[in-house]
Amino acid sequence: LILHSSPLPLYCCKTVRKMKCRINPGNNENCFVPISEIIAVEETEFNKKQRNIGRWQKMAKLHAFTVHYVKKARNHRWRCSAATFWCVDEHLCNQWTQALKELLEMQKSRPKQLLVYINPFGGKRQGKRIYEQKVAPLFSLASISTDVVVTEHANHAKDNLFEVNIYKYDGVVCVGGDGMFSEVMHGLIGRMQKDSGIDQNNPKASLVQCNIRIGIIPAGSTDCICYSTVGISDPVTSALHIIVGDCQPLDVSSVHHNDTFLKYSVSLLGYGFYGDILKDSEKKRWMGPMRYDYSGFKTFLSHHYYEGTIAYQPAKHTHGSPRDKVSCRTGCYICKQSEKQLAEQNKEHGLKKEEGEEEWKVIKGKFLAINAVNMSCACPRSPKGLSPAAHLADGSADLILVRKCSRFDFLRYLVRHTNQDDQFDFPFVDVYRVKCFQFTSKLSEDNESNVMDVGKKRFGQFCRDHPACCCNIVNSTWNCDGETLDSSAIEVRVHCQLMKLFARGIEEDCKDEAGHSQSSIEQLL
Ligand SMILES: CCCCCCCCCCCCC/C=C/[C@@H](O)[C@H](COP(=O)(O)O)NC(=O)CCCCC
Ligand SMILES: Nc1ncnc2c1ncn2[C@@H]1O[C@H](COP(=O)(O)OP(=O)(O)O)[C@@H](O)[C@H]1O
Ligand SMILES: [Ca+2]
Repeated sequence: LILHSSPLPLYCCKTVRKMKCRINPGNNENCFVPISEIIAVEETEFNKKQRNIGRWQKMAKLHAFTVHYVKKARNHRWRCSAATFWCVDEHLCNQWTQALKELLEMQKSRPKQLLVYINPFGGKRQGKRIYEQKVAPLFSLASISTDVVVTEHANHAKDNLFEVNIYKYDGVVCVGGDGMFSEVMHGLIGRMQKDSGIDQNNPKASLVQCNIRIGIIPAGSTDCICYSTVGISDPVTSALHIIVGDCQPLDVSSVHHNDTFLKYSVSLLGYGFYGDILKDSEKKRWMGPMRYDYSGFKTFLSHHYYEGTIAYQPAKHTHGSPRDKVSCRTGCYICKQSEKQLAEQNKEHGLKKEEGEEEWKVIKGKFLAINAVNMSCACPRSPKGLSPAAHLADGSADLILVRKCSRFDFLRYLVRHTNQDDQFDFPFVDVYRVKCFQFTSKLSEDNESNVMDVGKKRFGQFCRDHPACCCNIVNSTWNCDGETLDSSAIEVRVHCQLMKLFARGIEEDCKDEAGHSQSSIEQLL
């Protein structure tokens, strides 16, 4: 929709504060709104208050309609704005309303029916209020019908997704944090595999893509998945991305132990530092999001390192590197290329042969943290994330190995997550772009090979009870998108673009003077 100074006898008023268009003949100001970013068009009663402004006061009978649209503010924040147009010609007004409604109907990627799960206990326990006050009114404005489930216990959403007729929905929305998202994702991917007869316990199985998109309304403690795919953790922005029907494919890692499926992961799979933080913080859930700061500080002081072996296969199909200076952005070229290449490879060789042929690299050592990330893991605590150049949909994960170093050096490493300095530029940090990896802790290797482990287990208990001891006798736990895994020995494989989100990746934040992003204008041209 291009609102411009045309001779049309159609006028626009500022119904919402920052609206910048003024449609007066002779005025050269233009305002661009892509159809794809219109939320709704409504016939409007022209009330006295609106009529009594300026020179239109004298008009006899006015007909009006209101266009609700996405207004892009700073830092990837979206807001719903509105412009009301009026004219004396009823037929002209109806023509405009009709034409705009027809254009909206043609936006086929927009959801009409959504299944919503709300975790009332996530984050600051505001999920229900956030949904009811900020999101539901927008869905209703956009004529989206919803079935809402407020969860009553952990795994409620996941179990429910195996029972309901998911195929009647255009998407599933989760209101909560990364843990809640993980639950919904497990429900959806699990259901897809079940319905297609795929055995999730087979680590080599080609999983069936899930085309039902997931929308995340952030109401959790870290909200890293939302932040990394939208650029901000803001419920209204996320609701608007759902309404306009955005679609962002996402890589998913499957995690197995001895041919048993454990979990899927989309953000952080962390052993050592982030595993220990999570384990400690679970006991402090009553503290809300602050629990991570408390446990983070405690874990930093304990400075535990863990010994183990990592074997990985490099991701040769992708053009990117974790040390790139450019990040994954909306319409990312690297993600598109990787998708094409993987599809071709799989067609030519078949997945099993391809993986079997490639060499494995093996690294043994003592590590403070082993992190595998499928995306940057940007979040409000670390706006560039654990791996700033990681890609959302390139079929690879970045494997970050932080070797044993001094507390001071580890602090320097952590601080670089919060500023512009390169967190990989340390001799004790290595990063690899991988398509699969395996980890075995020294302790489990030893336990399997000798029976002298009784003493070690006793020491293990001592070390757990005395955080000042940094020795390597105990195992850490894996933090899998905010959930702990029972096994320390794991086998991980990245599945390129296994699922889709109602998001578009992070947009380049360039704005023209009117506050509209360059990309919207380019779409129009
Ligand atoms: C001296 C200052 C150092 C600050 C360093 C900060 C580095 C933060 C990186 C955070 C990465 C977060 C990766 C995401 C993990 C989430 O999936 C997980 C669960 O989230 P939720 O369900 O919303 O609770 N969150 C965590 O594991 C917490 C990580 C704690 C970070 C301090
Ligand atoms: N009604 C509920 N009661 C208790 N736990 C729940 C409920 N609904 C969901 N959960 C669980 O709570 C965990 C954390 O939820 P999440 O929304 O990620 O909050 P946070 O970000 O604070 O960790 C998830 O693993 C989810 O399975
Ligand atoms: Ca990736």
